[in-house]
Amino acid sequence: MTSHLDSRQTLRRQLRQARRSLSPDQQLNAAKALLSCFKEQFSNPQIVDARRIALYLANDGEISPHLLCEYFWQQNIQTYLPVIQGKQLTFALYSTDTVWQENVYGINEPITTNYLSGNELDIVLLPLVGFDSEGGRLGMGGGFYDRTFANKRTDEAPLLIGLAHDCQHVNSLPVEGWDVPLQAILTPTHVISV
Ligand SMILES: Nc1nc2c(c(=O)[nH]1)N(C=O)[C@@H](CNc1ccc(C(=O)N[C@@H](CCC(=O)O)C(=O)O)cc1)CN2
Ligand SMILES: Nc1ncnc2c1ncn2[C@@H]1O[C@H](COP(=O)(O)OP(=O)(O)OP(=O)(O)O)[C@@H](O)[C@H]1O
Repeated sequence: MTSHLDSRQTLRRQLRQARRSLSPDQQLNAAKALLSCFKEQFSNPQIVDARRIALYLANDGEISPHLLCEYFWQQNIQTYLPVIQGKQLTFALYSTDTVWQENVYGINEPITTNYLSGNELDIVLLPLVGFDSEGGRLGMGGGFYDRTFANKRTDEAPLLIGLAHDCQHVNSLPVEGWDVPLQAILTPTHVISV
């Protein structure tokens, strides 16, 4: 019998392989289409009023939010990046002045003394490995985003929006009790509102 854990590991491997095999051209086109999709779908007040948005530095074939980031900077919206602290995430301002250090996974994090906790953000754009239409999210397996937002109610800030390539969609994810559901998933071609 295959346990949930085994099927999550197998899925994770396949989906990471799929996103890593996208060419640099496909990645850039996906990032451009993601920005168009974002602008079309999210002109609602929750986005327009957002002052602090967390995103991430693309790694391992993840869809890149860098064009969204430029757009937010044009709108004078402050952007934040996740910083690993123990088993959770805190968030550090990302600006043109940011100074960097690598975390244990080789991903850059801003060096700062001024961290925000998850609930001080308006929107968090989450990286993911796989997603389903119910807002299920499969991540890299560290449980960092799950722990950080474990006690968040869906009607409380921040709004959790997953960013993904279309090839990361699966019919149904083997969900675990600790998985924090996403409120929307944005791809280059779709928005799924949960
Ligand atoms: N871009 C990005 N930043 C992020 C995340 C993410 O998923 N994407 N995270 C989301 O939580 C946190 C980091 N979590 C991560 C967890 C595992 C690996 C990873 O590459 N694991 C290797 C094994 C490395 C090892 O064991 O030393 C692997 O599985 O190949 C990377 C990031 C915070 N920052
Ligand atoms: N709220 C929580 N409290 C304690 N442990 C947790 C919590 N959430 C997740 N975990 C632990 O984290 C481990 C990884 O979880 P999971 O496979 O769902 O990570 P993920 O969502 O893929 O990773 P990430 O959020 O870092 O991208 C699990 O084995 C689980 O035990």
